[in-house]
Amino acid sequence: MTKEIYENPDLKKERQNCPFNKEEITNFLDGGKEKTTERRQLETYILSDEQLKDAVPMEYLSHADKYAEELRKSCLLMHKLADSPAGQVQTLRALMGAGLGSAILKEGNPIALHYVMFIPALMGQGTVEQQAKWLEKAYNLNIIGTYAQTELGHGTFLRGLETKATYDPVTKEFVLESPSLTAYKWWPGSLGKTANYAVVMAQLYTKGKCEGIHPFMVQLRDEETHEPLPGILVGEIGPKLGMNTNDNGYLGFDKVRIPREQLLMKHSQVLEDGTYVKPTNSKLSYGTMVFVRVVVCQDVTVNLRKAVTIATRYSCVRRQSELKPGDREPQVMDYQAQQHKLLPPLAATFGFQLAADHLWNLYNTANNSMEQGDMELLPDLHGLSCALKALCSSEAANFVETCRQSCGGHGYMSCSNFPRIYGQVTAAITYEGENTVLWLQVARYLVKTRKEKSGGLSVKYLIDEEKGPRTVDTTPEGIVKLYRRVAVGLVDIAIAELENNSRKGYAPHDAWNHAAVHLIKAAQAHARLFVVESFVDSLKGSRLSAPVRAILSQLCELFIIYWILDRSGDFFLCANLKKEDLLQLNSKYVQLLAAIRPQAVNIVDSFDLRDEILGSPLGCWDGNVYQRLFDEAAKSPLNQKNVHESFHKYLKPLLKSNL
Ligand SMILES: CCCCC/C=C\C/C=C\C/C=C\C/C=C\C/C=C/C(=O)SCCNC(=O)CCNC(=O)[C@H](O)C(C)(C)COP(=O)(O)OP(=O)(O)OC[C@H]1O[C@@H](n2cnc3c(N)ncnc32)[C@H](O)[C@@H]1OP(=O)(O)O
Ligand SMILES: Cc1cc2nc3c(=O)[nH]c(=O)nc-3n(C[C@H](O)[C@H](O)[C@H](O)COP(=O)(O)OP(=O)(O)OC[C@H]3O[C@@H](n4cnc5c(N)ncnc54)[C@H](O)[C@@H]3O)c2cc1C
Repeated sequence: MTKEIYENPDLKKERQNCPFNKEEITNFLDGGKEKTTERRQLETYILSDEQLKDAVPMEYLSHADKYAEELRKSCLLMHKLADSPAGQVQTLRALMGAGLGSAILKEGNPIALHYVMFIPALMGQGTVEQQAKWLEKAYNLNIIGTYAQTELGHGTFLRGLETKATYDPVTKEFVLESPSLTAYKWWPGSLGKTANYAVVMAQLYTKGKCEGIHPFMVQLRDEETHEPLPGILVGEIGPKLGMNTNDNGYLGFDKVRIPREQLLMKHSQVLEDGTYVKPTNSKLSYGTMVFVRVVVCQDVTVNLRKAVTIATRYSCVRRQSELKPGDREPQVMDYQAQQHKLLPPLAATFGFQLAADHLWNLYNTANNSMEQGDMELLPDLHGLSCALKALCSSEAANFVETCRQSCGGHGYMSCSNFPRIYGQVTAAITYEGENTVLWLQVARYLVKTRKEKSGGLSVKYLIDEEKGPRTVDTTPEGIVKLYRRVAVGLVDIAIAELENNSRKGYAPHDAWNHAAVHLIKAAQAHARLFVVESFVDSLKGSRLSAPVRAILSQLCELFIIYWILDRSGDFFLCANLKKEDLLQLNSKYVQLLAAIRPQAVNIVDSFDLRDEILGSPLGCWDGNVYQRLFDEAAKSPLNQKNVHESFHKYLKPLLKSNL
């Protein structure tokens, strides 16, 4: 006898008569049918392992127990890697990120940094010989590493890092020192308790001269006992807003000696006599950060997909208030206000992914040419990775919070999974370059390009400005032109502000600081243009069935109009937008909300996120929200007895005290 599977009647209705093939969207997002099959096989393989399931929800464990539990599962996952049905790289990517990995390692993977930064640093910064020495050990997990750059006193300003590595030509060693409290490394993930090695960024001194920050391979702990080595002061920094089992740590050095060969020497070298050999580009030692900025764009997008799926399904199950007097309470999704909260982030998930795909392609192309010694693409890669990391993380964090709010009180429960998702996405605003700082890097590139009439592909529009009539065309292609005009216009306003500040007598750095508001706005407009252009162009260039193209085009139009309405001032200022145009866009926007609304559940279904990955009673496929919320409450330790012992200890005496 087959067991009948429950499905909430409202969700069932939402899923009836879907006009497009959901599987086609799934394949589109996965990058092909075969990729979908592989992903599903991998998910079944991992998620069917009973040992990877939690006995109690993580929330009820202590800080130390959470770490131990996540480490247990993380190690088990690594054992499973060898038999994985997908390739090793694909499995690792799935396990380190916000998708499959987050279904098992809910509070953060204690060995994530090993794969996300330590191995990439070795590959990007190590010579062939150095890679031969350490990479195999790293891949085999004989050693576990992290990336230790940020210090207590400095994270952004890398030239201000204090950790010193002084070359001693007599012993052919570097001496590592933390000259002050603020020089302690502070924040590196996995550093607190897990890693026994690190790539440490330190100021390199040789022949009495500081040559700037360089990467050093440093052993931190004994490979057998895991005790810190002499001169190594290491520990964990304590609980955070999220990612609590990433064991972010601190690290100090008290005259720790390492052999010369442990300077990672792919780009610059120190010869035996202490002679320093410069790199071809001084920023090559920043390469590991560029890689992570690129993958973060993909990761926050997956997190946003999870949040939107939870909120959309819940909003179709939840009935509240009265729309028509006397009628049954409507699904909250039928309120236009709710659609305005949820459909823009739903559309954004597609825009962000398509832009992140473009960035990933640029990363690979640029990396290949840099391997051949050609640095031409580096400025464009740096500019675009900063722009997209900053835009995707900040927009996704705002959207995730909106999704949480759209679920009312239940969205505030830990078990809704919104707190965790938010904790992860908002962290990405800060790590790998604080967003404001990255916006200013982007602005620097834009101003330089505009002034010098030279720059990479992503900023070509600042050089070859479009001529022709400045009418407002509200087709998607016309809208892209509006975004372009805004980006050019805001860069020009920022330049005018800089020139104005110079005329006032400001020195260049002061002129820059006093133009920061305009510079950041220009950088954001550039990033938005890139996303909008990627969205429109990718749909034009893809082979999709007519029904799938129709729904994705509606989402695209909705999204690109949403951003205009959100920042109409910029469009009035720079793109010749008139009141009538705005009103026309406004009515188009609400028409699109209504047109997309009936397909919202079908679209999030096509993300194909398993319940374990969503991790929320509000977002499960079956929509059995209330029963699942009750089941979660039953897990609270406070519900294991009718009367808690603290009643007798504290409350009863108070009740009897006749205050
Ligand atoms: C199996 C694979 C793994 C799959 C992974 C899957 C999922 C993972 C997803 C998520 C990750 C999960 C967990 C990880 C969590 C957290 C990890 C976090 C790690 C960290 O945070 S590491 C520390 C990061 N720190 C920073 O980012 C510091 C920010 N600061 C800087 O980058 C720089 O200092 C600065 C702000 C950019 C400025 O540097 P500065 O030296 O002062 O330079 P300027 O004078 O301002 O500029 C000079 C010149 O150089 C150019 N420039 C600057 N940076 C770069 C660069 N990176 N590349 C190229 N060029 C650069 C700049 O443009 C200037 O050029 P000019 O031509 O104008 O002179
Ligand atoms: C979850 C998490 C994980 C991390 N993992 C790692 C890791 O694995 N390894 C590692 O090395 N580091 C790691 N970090 C550290 C992270 O990279 C830094 O916190 C980040 O680069 C910001 O630096 P900061 O903390 O010094 O901030 P600050 O630079 O002190 O920023 C404080 C404020 O000053 C502003 N500000 C700073 N400089 C400027 C400027 N030039 N112009 C305008 N405004 C400015 C910023 O915008 C911000 O508002 C992690 C951080 C977090 C939160």
